[in-house]
Parts: sequence; structure tokens; C-alpha cells
Amino acid sequence: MVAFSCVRMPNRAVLRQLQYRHRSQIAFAESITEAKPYSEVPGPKPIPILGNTWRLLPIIGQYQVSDVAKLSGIFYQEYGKIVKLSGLVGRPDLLFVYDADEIEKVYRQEGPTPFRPSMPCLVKYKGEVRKDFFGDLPGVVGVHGEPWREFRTKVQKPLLQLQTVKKYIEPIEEVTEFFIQRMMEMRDRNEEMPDDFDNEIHKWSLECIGRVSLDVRLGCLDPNLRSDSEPLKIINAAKFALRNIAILELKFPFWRYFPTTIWTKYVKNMDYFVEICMKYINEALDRLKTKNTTCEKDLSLIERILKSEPNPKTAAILALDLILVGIDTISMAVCSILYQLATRPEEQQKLYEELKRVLPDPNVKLTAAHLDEMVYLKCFVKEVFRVYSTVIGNGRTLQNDTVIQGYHIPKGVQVVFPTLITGSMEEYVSKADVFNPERWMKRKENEQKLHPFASLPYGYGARMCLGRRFADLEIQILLAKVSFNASFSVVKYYKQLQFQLIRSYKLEFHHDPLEYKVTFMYAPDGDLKFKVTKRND
Ligand code: HEM
Repeated sequence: MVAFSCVRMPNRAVLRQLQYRHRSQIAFAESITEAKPYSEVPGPKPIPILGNTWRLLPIIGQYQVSDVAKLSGIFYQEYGKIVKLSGLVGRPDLLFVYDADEIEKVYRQEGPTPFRPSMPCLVKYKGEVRKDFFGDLPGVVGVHGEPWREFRTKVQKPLLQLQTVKKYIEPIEEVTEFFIQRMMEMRDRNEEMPDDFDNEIHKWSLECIGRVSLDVRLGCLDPNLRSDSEPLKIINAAKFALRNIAILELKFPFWRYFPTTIWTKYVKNMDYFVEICMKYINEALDRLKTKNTTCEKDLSLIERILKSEPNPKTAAILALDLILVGIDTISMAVCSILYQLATRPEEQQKLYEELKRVLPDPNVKLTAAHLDEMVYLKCFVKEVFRVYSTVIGNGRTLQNDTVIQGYHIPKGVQVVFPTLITGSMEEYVSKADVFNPERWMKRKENEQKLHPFASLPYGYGARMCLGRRFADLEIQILLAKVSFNASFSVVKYYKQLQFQLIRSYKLEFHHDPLEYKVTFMYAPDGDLKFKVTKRND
């Protein structure tokens, strides 16, 4: 009797859940037995020995790595919603899936340690070349399974918790207002930005990430930076590391077998990163020792991590990962967003009207409440991401067999979600070819189609972008009003000035339209010679 009363009977909700799981397991077993074999998935046929890799080789190949965005569109047109690219030398098959429902299914089934098939070269660097430094907890980028989960759990709270992230409005605002001032100084006789304006955007983004992830003012926005200065070396190292991944990984991976020139340069770059990150983290550690505050809210991101993780390597590895993937992504996203604003006067006017309404007095400091009110701004950014997704796709390595589009897909296949294509499919987004930021505003049910898995610029689930809150904040602050704050020492000469980008200046582009291209990110290819003129109203 006693034993019986100790056994807790499952309640109805638990029973329903168990029944649901049981039913879906049966449905899955049935669907997998009925599914067509993997070998029948359509796609370009591999040739003996060279497989499909030859298609990306110079001269004989059909495609350039930089054509990846086009390639993904061509695959969809030629083969349909599921396409297999097999026979890639030294790597598993790629399976392109152009079905938002199936993408949702794969994401939802991914379990606690999702496997994003990225950067084998970084895996080799962290796991073999510099195992001495990275050890058993090598970070999040290019790391999988339990080590990934353990590291991410240690660091994600201060990076993703809205309350904590809001603390970074002020430092990002300081950097941004100085950047906008630099923009004004950089204008030529025609009030246009210089040819290499994208480089200036990279400097701004590194300065922002440096403030947050290394607790340091790197001085990237100094107008007299030398080419061998630390900030420029970091930017070049980050660009090199990301932009050569496609070349290292999609072309013949000779580097796996012997140290090619490009691999040797890659390792040198990464070593430089490790050295820089450790230098600043050690400085932060020294500062923390003398800081007499125990109050969590007064601590910077790095100080929080150092406090909970006594080994400074955790903070250094986190900083390395953030800088590595954070600089180019946010910079190219901003290039794209500014280009879209400059070439869409109607939308720019709407944004300007919103900024005037939310900030009638341009002298007040920007707060989280202001940002919350800037609905059109956020919708504009989402629409740019939908149509010109900076990261053209995401992916997962399947950890179990599954059925996609009626085919039995074996464990280990790398599924690619081509966000750039699915975000513009009429089936998932009403009037997909119209650029319409308002589509993201709260809508009545069924008014417009907008499949939640068609456009996911930051990915989804437990492995979603770790820097997305910062990225959003940086973009919003750049586009919104930024008022001067005299505490940023380099700007002491501009004490009385107010700097606002869209609120005070008009952005135009008077050159041939730019095409979008993939370097690693998807962004306009060419000189961003924006004309920036003062508004009179
Ligand atoms: C607009 C800019 C950005 C875009 C579009 C973007 C997009 C993405 C995407 C699609 C992923 C993969 C997510 C998944 O697998 O589900 C990702 C991962 C990641 N992103 Fe971003 N990102 C941006 C900016 C940043 C910034 C500024 C940082 C750093 C401050 C950052 C840090 C990371 C990290 C560390 C990961 C790996 C997360 C993990 O594997 O656990 N990102 N990002």
C-alpha cells in the first residue's frame, strides 16, 4: 500500500505528451519505410574521382565560390525543393532544402546540441594546431557536442539577456556618434563618402565589439591609422579568416593533407587573434583585481565572465569567437542596410518621420525605451534581411535519419537552408517581390503570408546567433539618433555638436546600381559612395 502511494501517476498533460511522442514515432517509422531512397534525391551528378568539386575549380569549373548565392537559386530552378550536391572531395554531401515547413521540422528536431556544419578549418586549428591553448572547451564557433553546450551555457546569459544587453547602449552610442562625425569629415567635394567606405564601417564595428568583448577602446576610428596599426591588423585578420573559408572548404581541401600557402596564412592570422585577445583579457583581469565593486550590474561583459570563470582563457576564447564572426557579419549587414536606405527615398522618409516623432528633441540621450518605439526602423532592417539576407543560408548536420520531402535522408548529411531564396518565395511570403517593411508590423491573422521559417537571418534554436542582440543594437543605434557624449576622449573637440544620421542627414546614391555578391557575406559589391547631405527641416 505504502509503495503504491509513492508511485506518482502521470497527469493528463504528461500522458498526452507521451501519446503524442509515441504517435509521431510511429508516423516517423511509417514515413521512413515509405520514403524514397536517398540515392534518388535530384541534383548535379558527380563525375568519377573529381565528384562535384570540379564544378568549383578554376577554369574547368562551372561556378565561382563567389557565385554561391546564384548557385543556390539555380539549383532550386533546375531541380526543385530538394537538391543534393554529392561527391564533394573531403566533405559530406550538401542537401539544399527550399521548403520552409521542412526547414522548421529539421530545426525543431535538432536536440540539445545542434550541429552546424561550419568551418572544418577552424575545427582543425582549435582542435589540433592549437590544442595547447583551446583545450577541452574551445568556444562555440566550429565546436560541437557537449564541449559546445558547456561553453555556450557559461557565456550566453550576459550576451543574450535583454536587460544586460541594454547596458551596452551607451558605449555603442559613444562609438557610433564618433563614427558619424568621422563620416561628415570624410565627405569629398560632392558630399560623398570615399571609395573604401566599407572599410570605415569595419572599423566602427570592430570598435563596438572591442568595447563589449575586450573592454577596450581600440582606437579604430582614429583618422590617422597606420596600415600596420593594431586595429587594421585585427580587421584584416578577421576578414581573411572568414573570407577564405569558402575557398578552403569548398574547393579541393589540400590543406587537410599538407600545409598549403593559404592554410599557413590562415594559421598565422588565427595565432595573431589569440595573442591579441589574451593581451586584452589579461589587462581586464588586472583591472578587475583592483576594482572595488561586487555589484554585478556595474561589471562589464568581460568582467562578469572573468568573475564566474576564473580561467581567463574562457573570456579570451569568447572574445576571439565574437570578433571572428562578428566584425564582417555586422559590417556587411550595415553596408547593405545603408545602401538600401540610400536607394529607397520613400522608405528613408518614413524612417526619418519616425525618428522625428520618437525623438522630437534631438538633444536627449538615446534610451532603450526610444529604441522600443522605433518600429518602422526594425521592420525596415527585417525586410532588408528578408530580401538580401547577409548570411545567405544556415545549416545543420543531421544527427539522426529523417524524412525530408518524402526522401529518406541519412544521418550525417549536411542540410543547407538557403534563407536568401526561401525569404523570397511567394509560397511563404505574400507579394514576395515587393520590398515592404510594413509586412513585419503586427498583422491580423491570415492577412498576409509570412512563414516564420522562411527568413531567419540569425538562425534558430539553441545554436542561434550569439551576437544577435548586439547586432540589432548596433544597427538600431547607427540608424537612430545618436547624441554627443563628451566622455569619449578622442572627440573632445566636438563638444557642442549633435550627430544624427538619418534624423539630420539625407543619404543618397548617385552611381550605377550595385550588384549583390557573396564574399562570405551577401552584400553590395562596389564602392559605397553615399552622398550625405544635411536636411533643412
Ligand atoms: C547582422 C549581423 C549578423 C548576422 C546576420 C548573423 C547571423 C548568424 C547566423 C545565421 C548564425 C548561425 C546560427 C544558427 O546556427 O542557428 C550565427 C552564429 C553566430 N554569431 Fe552571428 N550574425 C550577425 C552578427 C553577429 C555579431 C555582431 C556577433 C558577435 C558579437 C555574432 C556572433 C555569432 C556567434 C558567436 C555565432 C555562433 C553561435 C554558436 O554556434 O553557438 N554574430 N550568426
